[in-house]
Amino acid sequence: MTRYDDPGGGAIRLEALRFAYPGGAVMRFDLRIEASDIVALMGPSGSGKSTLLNLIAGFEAPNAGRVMIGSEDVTGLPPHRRPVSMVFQENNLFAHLTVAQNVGLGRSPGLRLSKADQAAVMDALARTGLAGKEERLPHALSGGERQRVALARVLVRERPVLLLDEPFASLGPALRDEMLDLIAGLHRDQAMTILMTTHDPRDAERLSKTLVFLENGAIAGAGATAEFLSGGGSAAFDRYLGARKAPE
Ligand SMILES: Nc1ncnc2c1ncn2[C@@H]1O[C@H](COP(=O)(O)OP(=O)(O)OP(=O)(O)O)[C@@H](O)[C@H]1O
Repeated sequence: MTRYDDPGGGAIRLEALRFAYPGGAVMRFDLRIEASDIVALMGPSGSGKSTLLNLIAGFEAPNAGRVMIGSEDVTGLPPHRRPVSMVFQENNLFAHLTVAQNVGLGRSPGLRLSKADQAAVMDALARTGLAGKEERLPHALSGGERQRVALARVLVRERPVLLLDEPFASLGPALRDEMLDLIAGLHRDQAMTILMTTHDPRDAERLSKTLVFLENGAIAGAGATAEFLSGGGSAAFDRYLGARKAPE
């Protein structure tokens, strides 16, 4: 497999991006993200966070506008040709393949792995704390371990952009912290640009430098996470956080 090697290629630009689901309202996204930034995407349910990630990954095609990654216009490229890895809340793994095979898919869709590929798979499994579990099938793993396998596959793919769509939503608090630490460690090693959707400001506080706030299918604010969380972001963001807390 050809690895992606555009130097500093992880910057993302969404230029006048327009998208609507059939019969739905038009969403509009203009955004610039620096290479190697870690960004939390927050906003009310239905504000368009997953849609935004799917447009960057290529699972949805915009009606207008461009998606630039590094110096490349990827708008017309299918997902597998984009310099992007994506991890979902669950169902990231093939149930009939072992842990090692699921990770190996990150190198070769046909699992034709060179010695170097196999070494990279073993290394990624060790770094994600999965050594000794190579031959297990996903059903014999915990939810947290399954997410770690998905992250090990991200590691061997070596793509400059990592998209995380609520990757901790089904995990308890301890595992959540463990995953945040693991992602911070991966970022230290590979310096990929990371976009993560979350409803939990603690995730943003622990991991992200930048926070992007979505409302009604558009970007309503972007800036330093610390500033947003200390109340200096926007009144709309504060209302969103307040509304989140109210029902608890
Ligand atoms: N496949 C689809 N077909 C039609 N409408 C969709 C589809 N997926 C999402 N939508 C609608 O698009 C809007 C944005 O959805 P999206 O999933 O991007 O929001 P979100 O911010 O990720 O929400 P949540 O926090 O609940 O995951 C919502 O109104 C949703 O109902």
